Amino acid sequence: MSFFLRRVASTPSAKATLEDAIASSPGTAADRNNGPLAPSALAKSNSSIHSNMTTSSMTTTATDSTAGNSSFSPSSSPSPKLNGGGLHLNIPKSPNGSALDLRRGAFRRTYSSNSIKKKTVEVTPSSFVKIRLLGKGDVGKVYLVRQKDTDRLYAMKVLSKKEMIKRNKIKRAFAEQEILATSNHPFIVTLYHSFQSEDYLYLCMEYCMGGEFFRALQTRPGKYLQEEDAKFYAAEVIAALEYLHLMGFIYRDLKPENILLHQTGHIMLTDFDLSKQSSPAGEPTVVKNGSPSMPPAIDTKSCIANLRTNSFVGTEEYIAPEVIKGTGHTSAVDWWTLGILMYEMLFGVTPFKGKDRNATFHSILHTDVQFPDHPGAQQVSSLCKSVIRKLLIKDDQLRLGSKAGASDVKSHPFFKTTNWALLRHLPPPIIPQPSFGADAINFRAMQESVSLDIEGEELVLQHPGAKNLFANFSSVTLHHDGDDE
Ligand SMILES: Nc1ncnc2c1ncn2[C@@H]1O[C@H](COP(=O)(O)OP(=O)(O)OP(=O)(O)O)[C@@H](O)[C@H]1O
Repeated sequence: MSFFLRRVASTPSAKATLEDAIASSPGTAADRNNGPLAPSALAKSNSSIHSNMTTSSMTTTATDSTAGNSSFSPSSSPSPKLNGGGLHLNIPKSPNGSALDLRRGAFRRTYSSNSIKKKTVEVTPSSFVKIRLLGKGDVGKVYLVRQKDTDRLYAMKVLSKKEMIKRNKIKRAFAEQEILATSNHPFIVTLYHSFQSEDYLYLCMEYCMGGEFFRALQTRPGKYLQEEDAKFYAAEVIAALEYLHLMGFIYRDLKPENILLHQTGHIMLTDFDLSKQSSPAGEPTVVKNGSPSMPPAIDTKSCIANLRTNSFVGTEEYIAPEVIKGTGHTSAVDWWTLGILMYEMLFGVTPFKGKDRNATFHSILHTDVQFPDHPGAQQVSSLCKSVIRKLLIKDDQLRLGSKAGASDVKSHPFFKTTNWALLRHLPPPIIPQPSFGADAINFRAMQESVSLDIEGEELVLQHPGAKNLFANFSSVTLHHDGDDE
């Protein structure tokens, strides 16, 4: 049994799960997490996760078992360029070298369902050189790496099999691989290779040079965004959620820490290990809009209509009421978390945060959202308050998005001015300055620099047949149309 509620720390380096919170004494958890889990919540947390472990027949085990000790070596002078899929060394410069040129290069890819080609994996750990640590999760680490033969930069997530076994997180890794390998969307991080060695699983992803949106938010004056800027990011998140729902996935872990900034400034959702797949995904249907001037929209709710799950997952301040109650939850949890995210983007705090976890949960269940009115607090429009209130309706059957999914949310008057079709071509409010890896912004300060030291001990396979647990992990290389242009 394990607990699936994760906590998020406001301090740079701390990011862990509630398992850690429970194991450690109250008070060690940072800002968003105080005190022990409510007994009712603990009871709920015992419900298990049932991620689908859909796998590919193309399974290969990489031969390098040292997981980076020798395969990844330090590189002191990356000189990147942008081109197609990975962040490439030697930037093709335009006459004025403008950011717009970088944006164009980054969106040459084709985002259609048949534009991904899955092949037997073409790389091993020794194909990459490690540049630096980008982030840490509880079962692995994410490194900035350079592929030796192409000089392209990638973000490499390295997951320890031993930790996954210990923390019962194998299904989550499979779920994440499955979602990343199937997704092809401009606002969802791209997977290029997945493979394994004796001790580790590797996910080689597009490197998001802008780092965490959470960090970018922290650097804004007052730690919040203007309404129009928040609307921009909300719209991109809605587009990504719409796509995930269409594919039959509920994301379940939306929060600023899981939104990365692409070098163009557009968002990229990452970290899909809490996502849940409907099996099989339902067929999307068409909803007619009230206004004859509006084109018909897709009902994404129908794609996941049959998916109701009881797992107690999420992040404390973002968790939806129905998850706390354990009455089963649907894709409506993603619309709840969008409401919390919009509030946090606008006011720099989440709406239901209490003095400890029980108080937060109590507030999530029973308190109506309040908007700050103290002097100096950002004032937002009534349409903005309206959309947040509707996303934060406690009853998931009445919540905005519960009828036809994303199209309900997109047709709220707050988004009337949003040009949905052109989102990825609009200039984002924050454009990361090209820093090309070595000094990338918005990443937590990492002490560790060069050695890929995934806490050294050898994998202890106490679990009978433990080696076979990972046999079905898909080792593939994914080619996307337009990547190599
Ligand atoms: N594609 C990427 N580009 C740049 N940085 C990334 C990328 N993917 C992850 N990171 C960095 O690594 C951190 C950890 O990544 P992620 O949350 O996916 O790991 P995890 O092991 O799943 O963590 P968790 O325990 O939260 O599930 C991120 O917060 C981010 O800072």
